Parts: sequence; C-alpha cells; structure tokens
Amino acid sequence: MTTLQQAILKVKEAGHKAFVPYIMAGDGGLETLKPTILKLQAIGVTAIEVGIPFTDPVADGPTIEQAGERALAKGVTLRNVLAELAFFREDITVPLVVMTYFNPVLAYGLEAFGIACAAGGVKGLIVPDVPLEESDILRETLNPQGVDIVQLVSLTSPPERIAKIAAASQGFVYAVTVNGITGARASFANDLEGHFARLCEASPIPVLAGFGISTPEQVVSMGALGDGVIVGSTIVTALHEGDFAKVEALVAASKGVLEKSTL
Ligand SMILES: O=P(O)(O)OC[C@@H](O)[C@@H](O)c1c[nH]c2ccccc12
Repeated sequence: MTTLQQAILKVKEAGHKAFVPYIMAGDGGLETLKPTILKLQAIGVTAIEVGIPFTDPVADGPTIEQAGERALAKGVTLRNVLAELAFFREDITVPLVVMTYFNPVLAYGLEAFGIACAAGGVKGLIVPDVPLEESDILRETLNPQGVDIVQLVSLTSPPERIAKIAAASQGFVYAVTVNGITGARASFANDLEGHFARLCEASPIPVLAGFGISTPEQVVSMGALGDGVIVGSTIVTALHEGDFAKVEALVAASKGVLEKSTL
C-alpha cells in the first residue's frame, strides 16, 4: 500500500473523513510555501495538493487561475517549487500531491521531473490533461520514484470507464463532483449518491470528492459520499486573504466538528 493511501485509511479508521486542501504553490511568493504547508499539516490535514502555476489552466475557474497568475508574476515554476520542497522535506509530515498540467512536466523532462519529485518527497501526482489512455508513461516514470498517479473520474464517465479508471488510479480516486471547472458552487446535482456508490464499489482504493466544495456543511455532505474531500478555490481565497480560521473550520468539519474551530 502506498504512503498516500495509508494516510487516508488511517483517517478512515479513526472514523473521520480525509481532508485534502489544494494550495497554489507560491501564491504570495515561493517563500510562503514552507510556512503554508507547515501550518496546514499542524491542523491535521490528511494530505496537501500542491498546485503548480500554469499559463493556460484549462480545468480551472477564476479563483485558481488568478492565484496562478499571482504566483507566475512572482517567478514561481515547477522547477523552483520542487527545489523548495526538497529544501524542507524533513519537516513535511503529510503526503504531498503535486497537481500540474502536462506541459511544464514535458518542458522539465519526464525523467528529471521524477527525480526532482522524489527529492522533494512528493507522494502523488495529478495531471488533469493526461487522459487514462496516455497515462502509462507517467506511471512508468513516477512509480519507481515513489509517486502515485491519481486519476480523475468525471460525473459523465460510463460504468466501464469508471471501473477502468478506478483500477488504474493510485493513492486514491479523484471523483469530480461537478461538470465543469474548479470553483465554489452553491449546489450540486442531486443524483451524486448513485454515482458515488458505483464508484466506491468499483474502487479498490479510497475515493475522494472534489470540485465546488466550499463550506463546512458541504465538507460533511460531500465527504459522506466517499472517503473524504478535496477543497481548492475556497482554501486558496482564505490563504490569500489571511483567513486561516476558515481553513480550520473546514478541517474540523471533516473530523465531525461543525462549529468554528478555536485551534
Ligand atoms: O477549487 P475547487 O472547486 O475546490 O476544486 C478542487 C481543485 O481546486 C483542485 O483539486 C484542483 C485545482 N486545479 C485542478 C485541475 C484539475 C483537477 C483538480 C484541480
């Protein structure tokens, strides 16, 4: 079992839901990466999805797109993010999952990228623009470096495809809860239960729900569909605005506490 899967199962055994915040690496400057990761792990997140800024983030809504622009303006790149992680990897206690589009990986060079991931203690990778059919090359290069390739399942995937993706995904299955791009949503489709039940049944590894989750109540309701949640845009905004209490309240909800945390 991989480190990433183990971290999620540990939370499950404690009767909680996994909570994975997404951050835009270097939003506020590369020097913010270390304190942000240390703060998040201190409040008990399960893993951290570390987003790499990119000029053409096709799956992202305005919140993450703008955070990416801020990071790019500060000179943040895939290369210097991985180098920074390597610099403080002894202090990192939760699995890190890098989320990047394929272009920066290609520009880095796949082999060199894999080595840099290992040096930075990266445990998982999400590359949304590499479809399942093309993903062998990622597993072949990254698995030997101890990095899981996490696959996304969309709401519109037919059953055979859901089964294929669940069988190929590593660490966890990323179940996308909306049709569309990242960003907070007021409501979700009401037939999510059936979709998640089929997905959880088909998946030998944990299933986490992500996209559109922005309130403690949604952490609870979406978390209940599977093994936990991934929260991006709301975390990015809260960190940008310095509202850490909001982040704490979301984490507390994943542990069954639905009131503002006083940590
Ligand atoms: O921002 P949201 O709606 O909370 O969704 C999570 C998401 O941000 C994060 O997992 C993510 C950011 N960019 C992505 C691109 C593809 C898949 C996932 C992502």
